[in-house]
Amino acid sequence: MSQVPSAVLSCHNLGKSFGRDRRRDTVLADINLSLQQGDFVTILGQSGGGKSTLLKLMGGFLAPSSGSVSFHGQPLKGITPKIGMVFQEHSLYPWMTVEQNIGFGFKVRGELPQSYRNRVQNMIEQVELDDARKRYPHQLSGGMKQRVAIARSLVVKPDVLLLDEPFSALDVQLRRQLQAFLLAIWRETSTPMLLVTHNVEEAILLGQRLIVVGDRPGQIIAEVSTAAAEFRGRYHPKFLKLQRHLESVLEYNSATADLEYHPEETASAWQN
Ligand SMILES: Nc1ncnc2c1ncn2[C@@H]1O[C@H](COP(=O)(O)OP(=O)(O)OP(=O)(O)O)[C@@H](O)[C@H]1O
Repeated sequence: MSQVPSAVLSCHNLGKSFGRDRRRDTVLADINLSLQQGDFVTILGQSGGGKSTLLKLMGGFLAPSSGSVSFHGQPLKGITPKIGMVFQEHSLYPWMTVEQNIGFGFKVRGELPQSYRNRVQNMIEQVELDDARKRYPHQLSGGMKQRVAIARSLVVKPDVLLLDEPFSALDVQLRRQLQAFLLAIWRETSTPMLLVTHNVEEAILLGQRLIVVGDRPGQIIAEVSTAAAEFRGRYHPKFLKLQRHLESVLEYNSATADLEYHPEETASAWQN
């Protein structure tokens, strides 16, 4: 699965330890995954299990202790604007307005404002922040800030977008609105997305493919397709069944924790 030629971003036997004791300090081990054009993959794991570390490795923010990360088939050597990243807590520049924050990626590349003004304006409209374009981050709600952060990453047309618990600081209502917003953007742009979350419902709802990373060391312990229409409705029986199954997988750190779960019963739904 890792060496898919058309993969935009992939990793092969990826591992990370933060100390000298390999056994005790290994956070991630032997992770293989690949992201292709149009993919939306969600990574589900316990808090502290290594999800952010995985995303930082995939984004070139951290160097692997073992294995490798490839971007368009070449070894990833560090951060690149072609890999967009949205963090858990909005990381906007407080002294910049909404439009300045969104245009920042062009500015650091040395582009003149007149060359990117329209692209920024279009993006502001897409994320429905037209009335707030001159406002500063402290004048925005949490949901608006996260929309600015997503817009800022997308406006430079990254080849892939990595999202680290982007909605976890928001209340349920806002979280649901932004989930729908992110899905709409993904459908419109086909930008491959890799989103990590500890929220089971979010992981099923958003992705086309769901990967569970187990605890210490973090390894892939389960993988399911969530592309079928049933998984877009949070009250569908198949959705609820998968949700319960994944909750036991997380709790017991084992793919076979839920003895009542029989994937073949839902196989037809998963093959879409
Ligand atoms: N730079 C670092 N140095 C040492 N240990 C680190 C470093 N970064 C992360 N860790 C450790 O790696 C483990 C995984 O951290 P990580 O932030 O990846 O988990 P997470 O699954 O994203 O957690 P959460 O859901 O709570 O954000 C933790 O035990 C953390 O203490």
